[in-house]
Amino acid sequence: MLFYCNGVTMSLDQTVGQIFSWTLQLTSQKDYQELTYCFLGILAEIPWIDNAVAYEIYNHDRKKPGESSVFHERLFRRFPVDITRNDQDDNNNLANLLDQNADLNFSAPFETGLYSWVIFSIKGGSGPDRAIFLEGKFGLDGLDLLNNLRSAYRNLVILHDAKERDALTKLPNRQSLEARLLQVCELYRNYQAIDIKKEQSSWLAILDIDHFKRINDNFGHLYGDEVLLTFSQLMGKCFRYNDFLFRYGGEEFVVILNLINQDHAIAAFNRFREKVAKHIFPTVGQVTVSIGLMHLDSISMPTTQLDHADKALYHAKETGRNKVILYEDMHVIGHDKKRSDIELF
Ligand SMILES: Nc1nc2c(ncn2[C@@H]2O[C@H](COP(=O)(O)OP(=O)(O)OP(=O)(O)O)[C@@H](O)[C@H]2O)c(=O)[nH]1
Repeated sequence: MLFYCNGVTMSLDQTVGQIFSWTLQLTSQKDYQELTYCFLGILAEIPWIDNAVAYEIYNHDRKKPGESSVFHERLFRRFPVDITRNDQDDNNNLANLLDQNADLNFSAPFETGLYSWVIFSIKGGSGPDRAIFLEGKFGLDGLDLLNNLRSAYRNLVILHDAKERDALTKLPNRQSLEARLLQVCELYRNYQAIDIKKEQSSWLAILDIDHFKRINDNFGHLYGDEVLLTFSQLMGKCFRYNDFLFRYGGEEFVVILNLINQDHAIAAFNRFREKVAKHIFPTVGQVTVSIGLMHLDSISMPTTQLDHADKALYHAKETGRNKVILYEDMHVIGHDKKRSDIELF
């Protein structure tokens, strides 16, 4: 039996065999990043697709400078994340084209009945919604084929989200952190354009809620969990969408702050620290956070970088909590202590 797909005649066996082989390829990928690279690679092999780009979608409430009212904005982060890229054009273009309530958006058809672009929405995982933007020439039969592929990809995204994200806060978990750290360092190695002399650098911070054990002991684990959830939401509001947030474990979180100089990085973490201290957590009341941060160089291993941020955090705890300490400053004041006697989670 023959199947006519976007001007290409294929046997039905060939089509079924091809989908089976693609699905097998998708299933064998080890994480969300690899899965999405593989999916884009498969789409690039399809003759009537000229261009395929994947996006993560973030919904943000933001205040305009000098105004008190909050407005809602939708931001599209292109895959793979490239912190040196300005996604503004993509953001404007997609915001106009995408109706997020529809699984499938497409252009007005040409006279031939073919469409020039299609956007598939991927929803339902514990991570952000995603969109796959395709340009080319699409007929209805081609869309059917793509819809089958979309379903396979969507199910796998949901499975990877469940594995790579924390169930309570939905933030990427510790497992995803190392891969992301390697990626950011790689970027600084490859892009000569970035001023690695700390003018436009990335910063790794470990954020640890102070005396969290007392919260659990005094109010119970359910309230402890609510504090963790609210804390993660405050992080989402305070940091920019091109920064990377993680739940590192227990009451510890990690932030990678991108493209920012040292003074602004310290100011951003202090702003967050103050925001937490001012927030009234239901029943629990006031909560504070200690933060240790380090400059992300492009040569150290992730374990070393985490160790340095951890030492700065330990110093913040040791010297009174509710403060931000920069690892690089500790050398100046002669504090590079081993942190062997403290359990963080
Ligand atoms: N509710 C809740 N508690 C957790 C979770 N993960 C870890 N914890 C608790 O977090 C507490 C962390 O306590 P400690 O490591 O002693 O630290 P701390 O009390 O925050 O003290 P400092 O970090 O020194 O300010 C422990 O009691 C853990 O049981 C979680 O997912 N939910």
